[in-house]
Amino acid sequence: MIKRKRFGQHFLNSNSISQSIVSEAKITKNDVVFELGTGLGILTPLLCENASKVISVDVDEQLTKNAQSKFSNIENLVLKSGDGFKSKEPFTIFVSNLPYSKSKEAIEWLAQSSFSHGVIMVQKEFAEKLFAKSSKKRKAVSVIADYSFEIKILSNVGKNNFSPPPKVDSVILKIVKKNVMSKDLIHTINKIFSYRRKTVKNILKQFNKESEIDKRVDDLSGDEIINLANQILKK
Ligand SMILES: C[S@@+](CC[C@H](N)C(=O)[O-])C[C@H]1O[C@@H](n2cnc3c(N)ncnc32)[C@H](O)[C@@H]1O
Repeated sequence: MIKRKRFGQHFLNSNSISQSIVSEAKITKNDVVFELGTGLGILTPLLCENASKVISVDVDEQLTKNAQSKFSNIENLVLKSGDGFKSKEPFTIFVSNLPYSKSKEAIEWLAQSSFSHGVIMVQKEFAEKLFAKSSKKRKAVSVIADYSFEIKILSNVGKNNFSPPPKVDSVILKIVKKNVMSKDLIHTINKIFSYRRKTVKNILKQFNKESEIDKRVDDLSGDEIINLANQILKK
């Protein structure tokens, strides 16, 4: 099979890691599971064992077709081809070995979605970014993730558990939904980070709003950044 690099196609080859991802997802008969990136389907049938329904989407049509013939006997499975981040299907649990180039997009999409919890695999460096509290390492996505989810590291996963092996190590995270964010709030937080050297006063001036706060973005807490974004958005 040709690896399509732009789709982040590094397929998990470990049955024990797959089992532990699915068991950490704590799926019950009331759950609708959304899997982003069917790939070769190492997780897909396991997700179906306890769920009411599993929706598994892959952007690569060939992979979806292969999965459709391989799993044609699984009644609670819906396989679709397309961009998973465009899906509007409701779900309660999200599970994905994310295509790493799409990790930020995934967090922003999940921040806007309403669901219970999820298990995601991300690149180790991206996970560090999500937990970054120090001003230099902290990015817009760190603030968005911190506001949206309770995040816990479940385990580290080495490169050799994938075929072909990627250049980076991975981390499995459990995310529990705290708050749903609007697209506008996410956009505004990203905008604030593009002005990270400016003071609150100067940022608000650009939006025709006043403030006496001289602190720079890097010196604000996550909550203060959310407040600033809400202030910018306020009509
Ligand atoms: C890291 S692989 C994981 C595949 C499989 N779940 C596994 O664990 O081996 C990521 C998968 O996501 C798919 N993908 C990439 N971008 C996507 C998108 N926007 N929507 C849905 N699937 C996508 C890729 O084609 C690839 O199959």
